[in-house]
Amino acid sequence: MSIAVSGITKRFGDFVALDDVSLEVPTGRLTALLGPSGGGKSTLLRIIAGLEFPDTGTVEIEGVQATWLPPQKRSVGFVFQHYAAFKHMSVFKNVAFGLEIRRKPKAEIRKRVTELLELVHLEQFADRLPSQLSGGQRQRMALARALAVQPEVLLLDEPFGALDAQVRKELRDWLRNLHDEMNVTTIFVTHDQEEALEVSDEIVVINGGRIEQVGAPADLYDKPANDFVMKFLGPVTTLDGTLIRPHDIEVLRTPGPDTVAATVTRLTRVGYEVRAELRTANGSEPWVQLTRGQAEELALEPERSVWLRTSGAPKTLAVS
Ligand SMILES: Nc1ncnc2c1ncn2[C@@H]1O[C@H](COP(=O)(O)OP(=O)(O)OP(=O)(O)O)[C@@H](O)[C@H]1O
Repeated sequence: MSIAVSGITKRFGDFVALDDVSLEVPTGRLTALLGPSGGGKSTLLRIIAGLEFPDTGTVEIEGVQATWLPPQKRSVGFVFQHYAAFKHMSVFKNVAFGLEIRRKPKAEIRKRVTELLELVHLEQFADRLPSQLSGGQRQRMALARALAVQPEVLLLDEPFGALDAQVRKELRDWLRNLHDEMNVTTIFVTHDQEEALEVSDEIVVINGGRIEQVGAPADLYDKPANDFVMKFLGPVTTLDGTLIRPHDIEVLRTPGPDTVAATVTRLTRVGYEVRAELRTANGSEPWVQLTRGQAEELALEPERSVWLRTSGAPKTLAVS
């Protein structure tokens, strides 16, 4: 077990940012802390990093009681969204910084920094200043710097948050590959469910200072523990009081066992997908996600009568 967080509570004044949170992160995993803004993700990460201390509870890192240790004694590396590079230092010097303050021999520093710059694909930019890099390159430099001191745990707080969608996507794939190569236990904070589903081995859903669910991406998507997790991880709609994913409703031209009669009210094409809005006899107004081919085969058009059936899919009873 790499990180064991146990019974952590953190208050800011009267506000409870974390409420009795316990979590175990196995060695070598890539774990996402996922949840809405203000839910407590960063606070938990900062407590693991040693940048913040809990009111109650403990943090163990690789079997060492770390709750009250300062960050530099925890064998953690971290990268934040707005990474503060040393502006006057070259990329090489920025990455070498942690090794230099640890007074490592010059030859060792040169070797390690060269390896790291290759790893993050910045070898040709070693002599540039951070201001001469793109945002994505700067975040890769930040990761190289965090990895330089060979941390046992890497903590990333929305590391790609400030970048545009295309670069984010590239860095996500890159982080996944890097992790597979290095196997450093990594925890990253994100509020982007697609990012968490795509990159991580395990997702911890955090909301209102509490953990809602922990599991592999597919488990969370297919077997959400509650409405909150289901809504947060993907699109949902309501069919006769049941919360369901819109791609898990089948549309049929004829009635059959367990079908519900409905009328098409509106069709919207979004790229390759067609969204059909419907109204059932009970007044329920679900929407269904179809491919263009399916919509054409069914000859869907407004006012058409169809029948709906839920395919063996995740659903929870809607609260409202
Ligand atoms: N130093 C602080 N003083 C007072 N309140 C704080 C402090 N740090 C965090 N909070 C509050 O604690 C709550 C949790 O904040 P936190 O940053 O952990 O959330 P988050 O899930 O990471 O959100 P985001 O995605 O917006 O960063 C928020 O309501 C925040 O305002």
